[in-house]
Amino acid sequence: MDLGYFSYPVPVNDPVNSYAPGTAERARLKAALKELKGERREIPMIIGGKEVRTGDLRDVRPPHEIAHLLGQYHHGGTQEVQQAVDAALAARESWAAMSWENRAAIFLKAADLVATKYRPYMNGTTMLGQSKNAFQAEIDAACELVDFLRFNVHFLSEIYKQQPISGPGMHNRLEFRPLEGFVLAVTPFNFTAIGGNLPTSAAMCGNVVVWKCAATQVYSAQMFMRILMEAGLPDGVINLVLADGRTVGDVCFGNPHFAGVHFTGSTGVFNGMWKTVGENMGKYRSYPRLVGETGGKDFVLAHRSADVDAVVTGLLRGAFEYQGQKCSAASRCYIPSNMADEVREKLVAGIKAFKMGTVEDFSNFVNAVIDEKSFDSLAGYLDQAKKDQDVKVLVGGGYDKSVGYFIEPTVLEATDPQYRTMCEELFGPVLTLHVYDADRFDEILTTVDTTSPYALTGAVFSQDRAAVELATNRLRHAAGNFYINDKPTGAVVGQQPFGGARGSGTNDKAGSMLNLYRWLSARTIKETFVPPTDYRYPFLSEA
Ligand SMILES: NC(=O)c1ccc[n+]([C@@H]2O[C@H](COP(=O)([O-])OP(=O)(O)OC[C@H]3O[C@@H](n4cnc5c(N)ncnc54)[C@H](O)[C@@H]3O)[C@@H](O)[C@H]2O)c1
Ligand SMILES: N[C@@H](CCC=O)C(=O)O
Repeated sequence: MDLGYFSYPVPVNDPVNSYAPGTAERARLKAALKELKGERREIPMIIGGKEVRTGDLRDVRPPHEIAHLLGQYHHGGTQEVQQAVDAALAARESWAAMSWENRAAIFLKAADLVATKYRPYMNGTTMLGQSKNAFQAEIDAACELVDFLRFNVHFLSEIYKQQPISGPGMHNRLEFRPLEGFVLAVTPFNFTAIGGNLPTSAAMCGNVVVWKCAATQVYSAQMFMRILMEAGLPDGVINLVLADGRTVGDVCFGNPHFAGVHFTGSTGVFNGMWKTVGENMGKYRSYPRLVGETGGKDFVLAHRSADVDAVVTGLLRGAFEYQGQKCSAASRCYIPSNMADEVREKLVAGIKAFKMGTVEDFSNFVNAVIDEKSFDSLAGYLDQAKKDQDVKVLVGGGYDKSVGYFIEPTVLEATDPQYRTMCEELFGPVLTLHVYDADRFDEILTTVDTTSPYALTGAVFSQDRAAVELATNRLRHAAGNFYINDKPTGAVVGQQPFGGARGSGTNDKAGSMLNLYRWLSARTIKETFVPPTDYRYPFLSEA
């Protein structure tokens, strides 16, 4: 029953805590890390609001300290995924019927729980499970997650207000219905906030969801799932399954009630999903919504007029924060010949000053990469680079997995701008630099635009306005998030809606209204107050 039009003010971004020595937040976070390390958490799936255990236990270990066991999760199979689909469909009607005010209150409460009571635990599980330092965890598992929840409530309220005009004698309206079926959310390891956003943005719109998180993000995902339940999310609205991607795909994409997938991860996996759904067309009740934010090969392009210190800082942070495991991370850079020596020297000095190690030592800027598969792949690229003629290791190049999956922050210099590490997504702390003739800016713009199949993020550094304008125009389709004199990472919800096109995804801009439209199916209703009772046009009666 609606007894008023309720409004939601524009939220402000959740403030970032500093965790500086002596602060209360630092003490709380350290205590949470100690508590989490002292327990062995048993992690069930959550299906239909119930804890589901299979006894098929998989270890959860910090990537930077693989000898330590944080806990074990129950791995599911076809039966549990099917159970999750059934639980979602059973919850569908009552969830879609709940008023917006009450749906919104659940997500706003979850945001407050993350921002306050559970902040150290969302950060702590992210730090330990995904090897993120305190600052990187804070901007992800606390601030960005809170922002997604609060801003999406605001955006959806704005969408609900968008109504058509009505001519005389009628009332026209738009209902923003949820999709007819269930949504599958498949989430990546690298951002706890993305893990939280993909299922909740669809659920907020009145949809029911099967959520499959990455095996390497289970530890923080279960923490958020518990928070959603404490916030009052009804049973079955979001069902967390801990199963292989293929098993989840086979069950969900084969179901006639499959209504859409909200995916973030690699381009190859999303392409596979699209193909499977295509092959299944005819099976589904509606055309499924396919939303996928995928890989990147993000660039930094310096113009001859750029401020060298700004370029170097943009590279140090943009390429190496969270070990380069951001889809937005700078991984190829184009440096003009007039400043190449100075950039090399400052970049190498900056990297040599990084400290690498565990997340519990807050002075470490760099931690471990996510798992052995990623470690081995990165080590392979580094070994190859050491052998190749037209590439030089400027700094780093080492690796060691005896204690954790540590890859040294590395800068390669390639004379060939098409060298493989200038084109392929590596997803680790490896930056490749190419020096171009400072007088040939126009040519390098073409190279930047055509080198990789991706178009996610990119940055241009220049103090010359004409060069900024030229780059902005020529690189229009090379990046969905384009930065001028800033690093290409760190988009903030409500400020820089995030996503890219080409091989980087469907560009449905997470953290914006555009994304929410994908989880809604509008119904137009026209009501005529005094319907006509004679079919004849007035001129017919003249005859
Ligand atoms: N564009 C963006 O907004 C964005 C954001 C974060 C990460 N990413 C991308 O994600 C990748 C890194 O994350 P990742 O390693 O977790 O990606 P991934 O593609 O390996 O895994 C993503 C999710 O898909 C699941 N999955 C894997 N194979 C599957 C299959 N055959 N069927 C169904 N599901 C399957 C995984 O278990 C995981 O939950 C990088 O390519 C990065 O660029 C993109
Ligand atoms: N939104 C994040 C990237 C998410 C992908 O990994 C950023 O802008 O750095």
